[in-house]
Amino acid sequence: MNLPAVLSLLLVVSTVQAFQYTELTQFIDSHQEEYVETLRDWVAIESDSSNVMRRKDLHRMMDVVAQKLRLMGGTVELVDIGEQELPDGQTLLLPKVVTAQFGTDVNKHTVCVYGHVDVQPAKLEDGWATDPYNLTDINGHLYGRGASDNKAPVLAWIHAVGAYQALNMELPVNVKFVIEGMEETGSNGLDAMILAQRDTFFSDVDYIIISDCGWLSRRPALTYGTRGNCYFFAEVEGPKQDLHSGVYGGTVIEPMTDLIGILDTLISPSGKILIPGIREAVAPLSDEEWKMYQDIQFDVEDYKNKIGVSQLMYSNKVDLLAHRWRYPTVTIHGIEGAFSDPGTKTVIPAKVTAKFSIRQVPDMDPAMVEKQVTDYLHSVFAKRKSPNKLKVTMVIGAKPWLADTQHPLYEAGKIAIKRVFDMDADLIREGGTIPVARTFQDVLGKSIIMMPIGGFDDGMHSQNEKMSRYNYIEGTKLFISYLNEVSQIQKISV
Ligand SMILES: C[C@H](N)C(=O)N[C@@H](Cc1c[nH]cn1)C(=O)O
Repeated sequence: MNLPAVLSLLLVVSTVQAFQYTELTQFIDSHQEEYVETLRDWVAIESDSSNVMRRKDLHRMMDVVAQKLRLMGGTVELVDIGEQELPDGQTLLLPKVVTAQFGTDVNKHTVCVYGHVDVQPAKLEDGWATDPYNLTDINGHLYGRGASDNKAPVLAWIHAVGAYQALNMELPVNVKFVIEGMEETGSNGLDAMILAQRDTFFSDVDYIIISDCGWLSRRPALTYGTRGNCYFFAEVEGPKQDLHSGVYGGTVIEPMTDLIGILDTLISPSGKILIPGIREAVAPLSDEEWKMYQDIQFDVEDYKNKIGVSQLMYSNKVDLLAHRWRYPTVTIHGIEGAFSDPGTKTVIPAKVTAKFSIRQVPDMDPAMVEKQVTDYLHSVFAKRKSPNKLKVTMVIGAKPWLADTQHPLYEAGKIAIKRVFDMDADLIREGGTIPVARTFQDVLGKSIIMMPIGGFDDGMHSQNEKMSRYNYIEGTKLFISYLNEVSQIQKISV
């Protein structure tokens, strides 16, 4: 039979058993405390990927994930992804990537759940009300670094698979996991690993599912786009060591003054990016998008109050959503080498390094942005006629991602959300970045859905990050339901 010429529809036999939703959700409800305890154990591991002093914890975190999946009977691998080069030239082992597989039935779809278990830095002194690494339940909110981003969602997927197993129910689809430990620093080493395993681990994967983002409001959501991120270091180096500002101030051209001067040329007070070429690359907002944003329920006053500001950059909903999701922005994150402790040290820092990033949207290209930013900063710096040295480096270059919401994965998501929450799903975009999303799309050619369970007010990356018990537990039920819905998608073979 001339198969390539024939388009045939194969009806996938979804499950041998009928979907026993009630039994599964009762199981989840009755195991709630156990799930919270596991999250507590995971949050207790300070798996901060940006702090080299915490690398041991990160390795331990990956071992814990692998062991959890092994105990459930998965086929588990800890994949070595090599080393990371640090700015001082030293190298450090990257945390291994955990891959796991549950089920190998060729008559079923295979989904691959991606998640990460590294976290952003957090210290009690940053202004946390509780110890960031001791999961604390206050009125049904589970506070702890990484609780929402992304440990509870990863666990919720694991619990979903575990519930089917515990009740001796056949999984409606084969489930694979890819869990990494470097997402927060740009997913170092992961692209290469995906490319290397394209024809092995990923060869039978039909769909990728990611739950590393949050809802827009109290309504459950499906996410169809993320911004990318270009992260830069701009270093200005002057005298050979720090100097007394009373003794030398007024005679030395200070690196910090140079640095602040050039940083101030990146973006105007009203949010206009001043780097030539950046705004020109942005795809214009279509009428269809405008209408979608207009129809989304989103309370601007609530948003303002939640983040504690008296005024926002834009006051209407459409402008706000557009600038949160699909326009670029510049953020200055910090300056290494600058005096930042309490007290009044009177020093001229000899070398300062600014950290800033530019969120990417279609049709921006990180390679182009790297050149635009580097050329621009050097030209601005040259005008200062400073004897100091400027070095600009792009350390992360992650592309934006956009999905087709007409794909059956999204229809399946809407049905699962309706079943669990009795609400219609919001279709939203995410202003943050999931660096690997575009790799899954470009390298594997797979369709991706993002199914967040994080709350709109979870405070990811901030002080007092939390995950509500409600979202954690109902989110687990959502994943159970979603696996069943995905099994109903018809397979088209050519
Ligand atoms: C959306 C996701 N939970 C997240 O927070 N991702 C990080 C990834 C990143 C980007 N640049 C460096 N890391 C983010 O958006 O900041």
